[in-house]
Amino acid sequence: MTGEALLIGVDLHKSFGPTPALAGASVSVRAGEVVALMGPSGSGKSTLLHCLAGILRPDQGRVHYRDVELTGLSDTARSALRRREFGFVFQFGQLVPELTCLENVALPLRLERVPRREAERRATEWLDRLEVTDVARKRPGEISGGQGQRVAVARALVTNPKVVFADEPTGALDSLNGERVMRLLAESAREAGAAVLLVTHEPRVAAYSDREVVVRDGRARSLEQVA
Ligand SMILES: Nc1ncnc2c1ncn2[C@@H]1O[C@H](COP(=O)(O)OP(=O)(O)OP(=O)(O)O)[C@@H](O)[C@H]1O
Repeated sequence: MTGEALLIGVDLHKSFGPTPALAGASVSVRAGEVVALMGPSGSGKSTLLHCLAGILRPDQGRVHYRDVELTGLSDTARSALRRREFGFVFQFGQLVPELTCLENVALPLRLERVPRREAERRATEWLDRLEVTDVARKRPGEISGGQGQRVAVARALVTNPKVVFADEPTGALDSLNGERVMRLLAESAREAGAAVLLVTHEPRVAAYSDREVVVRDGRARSLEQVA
């Protein structure tokens, strides 16, 4: 094992009413590594990702990001840390339909008050990197699902995050486009030094990760621990 543990979740529990989604899940992510959360439907993968990203607060257990205990922060402080340090890609891109693809990618920088010209310059670089330069002036409704996910990956990486959280980023794509998006996500994140925590059902997508963690009945264990 090399590299510093950047993000650590310890003994996480989370229930939705009577339904236990997490029942003592622990997982850690080192700087720069790509980790795939795998496991059956309903096993708690998305809930685990959302707790580690500080979107959901676990009922029990702690999440540490570097020297900060995420679970101890106020909602406002957690949101600020998320904007500064994390990037997100979801199954259906979740691009803003009224904005062009270029404006969508520039948006996280504009929210951090980066001047428009500089934000659009950086956004253009990321669209180039993700091989979707040609959609810059189009709106999300005018492009394909695969192009949309590549734009979403560009938007997640444009702020130079330390961790990218990706929940089924290829789930709505055919296998060829899915693999292409995953390859670009893994390569771009590695070049940028960002870690990726990804939820996927597909072994071909998980194959781009450095490590797989199996989630079952709300508990997680790393394959390297059981190998
Ligand atoms: N917001 C919610 N409200 C109520 N129950 C929820 C909520 N989110 C998740 N659950 C329940 O928690 C359990 C774990 O769900 P979760 O989405 O984390 O699993 P998953 O492994 O990501 O599933 P899938 O692979 O099908 O997306 C399931 O029983 C689910 O129905």
